This record gives sequence, structure tokens and C-alpha cells, in this order.
Amino acid sequence: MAPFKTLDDLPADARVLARLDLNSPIEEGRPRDNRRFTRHAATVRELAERGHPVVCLAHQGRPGNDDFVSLKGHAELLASHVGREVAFVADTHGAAAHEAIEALGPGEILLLENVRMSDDELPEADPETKAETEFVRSLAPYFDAYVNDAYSAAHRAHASLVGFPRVLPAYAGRVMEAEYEANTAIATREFDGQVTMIIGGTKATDVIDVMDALEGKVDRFLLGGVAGELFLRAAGYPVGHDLKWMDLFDDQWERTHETVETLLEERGDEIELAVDLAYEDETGDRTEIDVDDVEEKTTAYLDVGSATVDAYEPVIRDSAAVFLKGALGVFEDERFADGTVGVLETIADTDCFSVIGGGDTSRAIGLYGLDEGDFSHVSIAGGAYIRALTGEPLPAVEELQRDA
Ligand SMILES: Nc1ncnc2c1ncn2[C@@H]1O[C@H](COP(=O)(O)OP(=O)(O)O)[C@@H](O)[C@H]1O
Ligand SMILES: O=C(OP(=O)(O)O)[C@H](O)COP(=O)(O)O
Repeated sequence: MAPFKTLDDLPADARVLARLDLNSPIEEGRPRDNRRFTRHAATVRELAERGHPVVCLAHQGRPGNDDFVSLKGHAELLASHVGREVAFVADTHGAAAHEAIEALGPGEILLLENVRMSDDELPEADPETKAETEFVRSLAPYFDAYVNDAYSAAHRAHASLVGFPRVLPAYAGRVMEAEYEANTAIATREFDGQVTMIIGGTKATDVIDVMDALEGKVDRFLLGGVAGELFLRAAGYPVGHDLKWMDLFDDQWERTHETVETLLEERGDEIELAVDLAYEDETGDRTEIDVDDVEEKTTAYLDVGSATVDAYEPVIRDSAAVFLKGALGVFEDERFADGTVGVLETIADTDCFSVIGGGDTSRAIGLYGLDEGDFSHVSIAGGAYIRALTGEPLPAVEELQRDA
């Protein structure tokens, strides 16, 4: 049985309130185009083509931060992906919002203002409390159905995510369905062979917790990025040097070194560390060094080296499933993309079940001309992906399951 109702179960003509996750990097006040728009546009288009009036909810940034902006630019970008007009009203649940919702005809789309501009959206609370907020109580009567497509925000118990499914029939959108299925695979599927997890990126504290939680579920871990250097440091190599303007290593080392040391000691045979690293030399070129030749902690390493990519390749080729979280290097700079692109190319070249996770990391696929279709799933979720990998429940998904 499907764990929740989907768009296939949605009654014809239902007036739909759809929660999307359009949270994006903001440049000069406008959202930078990214996969979240393409993916959610497909759900919205399907709803509009079936003749539902579609009112969308989404958030952007957090109050007090520079990226906490209006969704006006998001409506324009969403429209370009849907291929239909997306109206916008600068109101979350007041009279202007109600008027615009009432005026909406079949197949028409409206995006309301950033839900976090309503005091009722945050903070986190249980679903009953969120369902009683003015935000939920005033909007719900305008709709017949609530569709949650915002898998990547499903770890937040906010009003737009857990309140509405208590008062409206609730359905999973297409993005929600696909993300749920792929991201819970480590916890829910049996693979006929080795399961490998490639760990990198800057959020070392998070990914190290994942490694700790995945005991018995993953056979091999291949490490790179900041997390990889913390493991190398624990293995006695003087790496993990913080550049003056970044505090990536020392702070995370303080928080993780005990777990890292225990993991190396107890499960060291599952963990592969980089054998060489790359840095920017005095002339600005990429230079590689064997980890055994590193003498002092004075250099910032920005990628794993080519011998590491060669060593990781057969492990990937021997795997039935590969899950990736975080980049192996600073791939945004072409000189330091080899590690990330190298492992992605190998995964793309195999038939294994593969999930590429992390909003930043998955950008490497488009930047370096890889084909998204060569992976089983490219996730648009960060925090929710990590939680799903470890089997931790997501409050907004639980509400969909409860309603089913
Ligand atoms: N050695 C490194 N030093 C600094 N940054 C790194 C290093 N390796 C990888 N990164 C950075 O990690 C980022 C991606 O990781 P992160 O933000 O944790 O993951 P996510 O993909 O989940 O958003 C990339 O933007 C990349 O530049
Ligand atoms: O972008 C998001 O999370 P992610 O960066 O972990 O993928 C979600 O939109 C959640 O946003 P939040 O972390 O401000 O609650």
C-alpha cells in the first residue's frame, strides 16, 4: 500500500492548496534558478492541466536573514517553468489573499507571499497546535484538498507543513512521492550486493552523525570534503587547515572528533580515506600531494587527488547501491572539481541504484555536463535527505501518512 494518498487519488475539480519548497539562494533580491523550480513546476503543471485552481504556499529564508525576501520573483520564475501564468499576491492569509483565491478559475495558479512572513508559520509545534493558528483556520475553508510537495522542508513542524493536513484531505505531490521513495531506500530496501555511501561537503557534523547511525546498513564509506579531512586528521595526518575567513575544520573537529575516532577504531575497515589531496600552489595552479607527504597543517586542501578517485572507482563499480552526500572538493572552482566529477562520472557509468543528495552538490551535475538521467534519483533536499537516510521520521510526511 502506498504510504500516502497521491495526486492519483485527488478528486476532480478539487480546489487545491499546494505546499512547495522554493527556498533558494538569493541574488540581488531574486531567487537563483535551480532544480526546486523545475521539479515543483511539474507538479503544479499537472494540477493546472487537470483543471484544478491551484494556490501555492512556499517559504524563503528565515526572518532576520538577508535571504528572507518576498516571493514575487519566485512567482515569475515558477511561471517560466510551468509554462503558464502564476499570479502573485503579497499577502499570506489576509483579505487580499482571500480575494485573489476566490477570483481563481480552473487551471489558474496563484502563489501567496512567503509563509514565514506570517507569525503563525514558525516556530515548530505539534500539528494540532499548528492547525489552530489563524493562518490555517482562515485559509483552509477556501480549499477542498491540501497537496504537500515540499519534501525538502518536511523535517520542519511548521503550520503550512503539518497544520493544513489536520483540517484538509491531504495528498503527496509528485516531488514528495519520488523523494520519499528514493531517500528512504537505505532504510527500506534490500540491495543484492554492496551498499556504498560517499560522504563529503562542508556540513561534516551532520554527515558524521549519519555515518554513526548507518551501522549495518552501509558496507563501505568513501570520504572526501571537510568530513574526509577530519577523518584524516583523526588518523594522524596534519590536515584540515582553516583559511582565515573560514571556520570549517577546527570548530567541527571539536564537535565530532570523539565520534570520528570511535568510527575509525570500530568500523575502520568500512571506511576509505583519501590517499592524496589537491591544493592551490603559489602560481595558482592545482597541485596534488600524497597524504603521507603532508608534514604540517599549513595548507588548505580543496579537493581529493586523482589517486583517490582511482581508488574509489572499483568500490563504486562493485556496488549495488550508491548514496552520495556532499561534494569531495570545491567543485564550483573548475580546478578543484575533479574529485566530485570523477566519482559522479563513475556512478553515472554504472547500473547501480544511485541517489545524489545535497542542494549544493547536485549542482555539479549541471555544471559539468553530466546527465541527470544517469542517476536513479537526484534529490533536491538537504536536511530532510539526511534524516531520511538515517530513518528519522519527518513530521510533514507523518501527517500525510496519518491522513491516508
Ligand atoms: N575541502 C573542502 N574545503 C572547503 N569546502 C569544500 C571542501 N570540499 C567540499 N567543499 C564544499 O562543500 C560544498 C557542498 O557541501 P554541503 O554544502 O555540505 O552539501 P550540500 O550539497 O548538502 O548542500 C560545496 O559547495 C563545496 O565547495
Ligand atoms: O532548504 C531547505 O533545507 P536544506 O538546505 O536542508 O535543503 C528547506 O527549505 C528548509 O529550510 P530551513 O532550513 O530554513 O527550515
